Amino acid sequence: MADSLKHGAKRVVLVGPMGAGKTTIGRLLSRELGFSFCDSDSEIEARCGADIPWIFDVEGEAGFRERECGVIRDLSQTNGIVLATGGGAVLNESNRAHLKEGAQVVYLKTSVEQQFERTRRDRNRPLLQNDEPLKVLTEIFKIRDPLYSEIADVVIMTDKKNPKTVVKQILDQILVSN
Ligand SMILES: Nc1ncnc2c1ncn2[C@@H]1O[C@H](COP(=O)(O)OP(=O)(O)O)[C@@H](O)[C@H]1O
Ligand SMILES: O=C(O)C1=C[C@@H](OP(=O)(O)O)[C@@H](O)[C@H](O)C1
Ligand SMILES: [Mg+2]
Repeated sequence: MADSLKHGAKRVVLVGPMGAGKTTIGRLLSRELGFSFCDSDSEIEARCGADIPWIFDVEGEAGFRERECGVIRDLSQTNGIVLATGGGAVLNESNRAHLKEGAQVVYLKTSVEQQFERTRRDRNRPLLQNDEPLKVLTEIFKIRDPLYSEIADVVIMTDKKNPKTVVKQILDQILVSN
């Protein structure tokens, strides 16, 4: 199936902010493509033997980012996968280069309001466990939106679209049409 991706790409990488749906859409998309699904956050947790809130607590964001770099480097060499990244993976320049290499990169673009709605009940995102998550999402978006755009081959707006629709729109754009 990898041969059917545009530009001979060997994997699909999903980038975008917290709540864009990278984990949810990535899993569904992998099934459609017959690819394995990888999520960089789950891989970090598996390697560390602890969850992300624990890693942030004990090692700080810097410790988490270091672990993230190792995982991104390794998974960017794995073929036949859909890789859902964490929202901050694009901050690091070598991560951006690794993610782009041999991949179709899909930016799941999402308004800050929609990000907020999709993340407000979840306690597993340390950066949003404060009094002003909407403000944090807004500030983060300003910094990261250009970085997502920089490496994206395809940009899909996800607001008010159900996951199935998003997956279909991604497939329409990443596959070579015969
Ligand atoms: N297109 C969508 N429509 C409705 N709900 C969605 C959509 N994408 C994701 N969600 C929901 O939003 C929440 C966050 O999604 P998730 O996949 O964890 O995002 P990310 O990995 O980008 O942070 C989950 O509860 C998920 O079910
Ligand atoms: O945006 C970020 O910096 C983060 C996003 C999270 O992943 P999701 O984007 O899948 O929520 C996770 O990697 C961590 O909490 C940090
Ligand atoms: Mg995720």
